[in-house]
Amino acid sequence: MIGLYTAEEVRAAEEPLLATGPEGALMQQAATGLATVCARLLDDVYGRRVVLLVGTGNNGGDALHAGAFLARRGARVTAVLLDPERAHPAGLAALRRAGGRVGTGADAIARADLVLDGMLGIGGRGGLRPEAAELARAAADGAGITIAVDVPSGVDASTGAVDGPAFPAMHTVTFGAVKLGLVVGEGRGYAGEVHLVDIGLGAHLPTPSAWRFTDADAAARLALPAPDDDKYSQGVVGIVAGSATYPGAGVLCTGAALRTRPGLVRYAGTAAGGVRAAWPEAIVTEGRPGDAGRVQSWVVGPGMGTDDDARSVLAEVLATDLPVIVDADGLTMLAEQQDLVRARRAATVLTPHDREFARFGTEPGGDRVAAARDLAADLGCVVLLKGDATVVADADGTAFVNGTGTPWLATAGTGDVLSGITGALLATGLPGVEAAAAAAHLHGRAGQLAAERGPLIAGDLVRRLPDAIQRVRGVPHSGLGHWEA
Ligand SMILES: NC(=O)C1=CN([C@@H]2O[C@H](COP(=O)(O)OP(=O)(O)OC[C@H]3O[C@@H](n4cnc5c(N)ncnc54)[C@H](O)[C@@H]3O)[C@@H](O)[C@H]2O)[C@@H](O)CC1
Ligand SMILES: [K+]
Repeated sequence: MIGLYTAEEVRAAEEPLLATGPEGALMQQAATGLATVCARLLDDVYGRRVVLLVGTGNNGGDALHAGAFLARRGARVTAVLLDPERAHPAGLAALRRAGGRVGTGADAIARADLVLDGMLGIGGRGGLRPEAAELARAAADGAGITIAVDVPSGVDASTGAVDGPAFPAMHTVTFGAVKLGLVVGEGRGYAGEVHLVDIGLGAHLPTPSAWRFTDADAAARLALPAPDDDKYSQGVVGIVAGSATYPGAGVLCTGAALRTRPGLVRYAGTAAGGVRAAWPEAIVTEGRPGDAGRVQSWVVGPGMGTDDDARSVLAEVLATDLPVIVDADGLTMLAEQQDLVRARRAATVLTPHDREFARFGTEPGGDRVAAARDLAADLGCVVLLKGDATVVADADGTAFVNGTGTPWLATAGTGDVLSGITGALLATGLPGVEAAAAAAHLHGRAGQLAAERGPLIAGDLVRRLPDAIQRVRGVPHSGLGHWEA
């Protein structure tokens, strides 16, 4: 798992190194790593125009030292100082010695091959002031590569919240540990590709605030069939989704559960005809959940409607002592009867998008990890808050931020697929928070595979799930695309 840290956690880890190491050593390490990434992205450094946006803190110091490095390699480096009296003295001296100069704003940015944002780092508080906002805008309008030092200025490094304008980075070179704000919420959109530079914080870092799954983490949670397994011992999922008028959600959800490979999938509900036609492998009843036969987990909600029948079916499922994942219409009803969750002892996973989340009382706001954590703690369940980077939080505060996916996933029915995957993983006996995090990871990978062939529809996710599972497990498969870890 990859640890994700707040600014405070990183600061605390830096302290012992700053106290014992030679003055400026940590910054030299950071700036060298930063300059190395810049040089790689520029390809040829000689003669290239580099503009440094320099604030008053150590973040500006990093930018100035990296600028000095690039100037020594022949780049034409101009530093734009937000407050000339307070720019990092050693960094500024190093830049001048290397032949860099101090200049002014927008014109230089328009001509730059690379703009380095050293305005605010983890010491930044609140939004960008007007002059800084103006420079960020000029960088966005320019043709040069934009690189943020440690964190894009204007982004809260700990939460990903953005208050007003922020620096639009194509790349962020971050030091010592991946900051939470680079991978979640609005911050993720400003950070671009994140590069981590090791500055030796390792042993000093605390347990991180949140985690990100790797492929190996997801694979470790996919139980493979053993020789002595039968269809019942591998997990049996029950699905309550879709309706006679709208069978689609039932079909997608059931298909996703089947393709995630539990031993058996049962369906109970009014979309029975459509589900039976699409998936002869499923065991289907028109009746109530209690008529479906034994299961080890339930998926309830997608497309089931919100009438009185639906309400009583939801209550019946939540009254069992089995793990349950609730989505869509199920969430709409649950928001009005939250005690149905609080009363449960078995795992409950709620998978709201922002509007569904808000029905439980508060908008997610800028700090999405905190929002998911708070609702999970309040209800005593797992909350999977969907988004560009989906957040999964447990009642005890354990949190995951998903790192897979593609904007193409923003299409009808993809949520039904996520529900089916989550239900299948719950049926194998995984703790709710791990089932949800692994499901989000797998769903994103299936989306990436499907998107390689162009615009995707939800059914493509179901079709590509077996490939995604094999790829996550590291099983070579010719003809599948390539993705970064
Ligand atoms: N501590 C260290 O030795 C190291 C620090 N590093 C760098 O240093 C950064 C942290 O440095 P700092 O603690 O100096 O903090 P910053 O460089 O983030 O900036 C703090 C300065 O900006 C001002 N400021 C805060 N919010 C502002 C706003 N909205 N508008 C205008 N000014 C604002 C503060 O008054 C302060 O002067 C890291 O992000 C990283 O880039 C790295 O070089 C690694 C080593
Ligand atoms: K910055």
